[in-house]
Amino acid sequence: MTRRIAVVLFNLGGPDGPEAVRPFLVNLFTDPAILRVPSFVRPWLGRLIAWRRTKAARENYDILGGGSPLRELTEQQARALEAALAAKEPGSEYRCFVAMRYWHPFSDEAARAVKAFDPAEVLLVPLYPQYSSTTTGSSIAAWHDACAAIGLARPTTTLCCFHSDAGFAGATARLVREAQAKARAALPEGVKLRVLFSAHGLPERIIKAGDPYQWQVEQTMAAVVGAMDEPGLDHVVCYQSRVTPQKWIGPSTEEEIRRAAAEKVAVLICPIAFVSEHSETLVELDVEYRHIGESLGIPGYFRVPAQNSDHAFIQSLADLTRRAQHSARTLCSFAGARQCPRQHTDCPHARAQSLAAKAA
Ligand SMILES: C=CC1=C(C)c2cc3[nH]c(cc4nc(cc5[nH]c(cc1n2)c(C)c5CCC(=O)O)C(CCC(=O)O)=C4C)c(C)c3C=C
Ligand SMILES: [Fe+2]
Ligand SMILES: [Fe+2]
Repeated sequence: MTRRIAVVLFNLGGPDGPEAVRPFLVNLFTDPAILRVPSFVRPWLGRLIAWRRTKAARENYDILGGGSPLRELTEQQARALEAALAAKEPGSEYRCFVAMRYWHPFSDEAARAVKAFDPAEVLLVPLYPQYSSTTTGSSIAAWHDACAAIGLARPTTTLCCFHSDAGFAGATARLVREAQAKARAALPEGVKLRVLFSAHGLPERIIKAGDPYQWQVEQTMAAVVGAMDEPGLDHVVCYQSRVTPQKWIGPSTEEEIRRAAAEKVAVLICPIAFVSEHSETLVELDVEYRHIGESLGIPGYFRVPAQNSDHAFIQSLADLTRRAQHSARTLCSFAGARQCPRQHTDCPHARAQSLAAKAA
């Protein structure tokens, strides 16, 4: 008999039309993982921040036709991953489900679909290469709440992160190399090119509270640069998409674009914390930051495409999924270590470790 395995892909979600922008932002800003204020303040403060952000966010989504392409691209990744897993393990029936955190399909919709599929086991796979309590951590919590609400209980394995996975780094390095070759061909002779590895930013306070995200982003950059194997490659890590007034981690992508323009160096921007195109690549990088760079006379502005359903990336995700399946029930960091490298507090592995310690 074939063994049914449900693979749940976590992503953030995006509004599917102009009317969805406000409620999507309310969902995001009332998440305790994002807005870290006392719970009695959060509902109204979250709504206030969402209300203030709506106009700017709508203008961004208008450029994309009113909504985010994230759902469609994530569904395509799910179908591609299903095909890759079927080819690798013909004796099992893998079905991939999408669980978005802040817009449809939400975790409860995905959990009901998983229950109807009636799998022998469930694998939770984040589409975030680096673990953050604001993204993967929040999705894991929402998933467990949804399962509890509908009575779905199956042996579950959680993949914590894949920041330095060799397959992922190799697939990304190839995309960078292809974009680099096109950029170099388009640039006048003698103009230098710098690779800006641009990750989503986070408030500094969240990192100080123990989030391993920034460290893992640096590990991703090192793994991709290592796979590119180009001694002397000019590269830097930077952070985009700041949306609150607090201090966020830096340097910002905008600062790095300004620095490159001042030094008359062209930039190739590689998004490294998202594996799909969405508003922060298609609008922030391709429209807003390009405009800043060009208005400062930058000698060239290029971007590496997100992985989306790139064949090598999907193969790496299939390998990661199967390794997670054949490992312990919680799996943290494929950087060779089985232990959470930073002991971050809400990593599923760290939680399992502390439970085991308590039991001992
Ligand atoms: C305090 C606010 C935010 C934190 C912290 C944050 C972390 C974070 N986000 C991503 C990836 C994505 N973010 C997306 C949209 C988005 N994120 C925030 C705010 C925070 N994100 C907002 C307000 C929005 C909405 C868009 C906007 O108003 O500009 C998206 C989806 C966008 C889409 O087009 O669908 C992704 C993906 C990561 C990886 C991350 C922390 C590590
Ligand atoms: Fe975000
Ligand atoms: Fe971890």
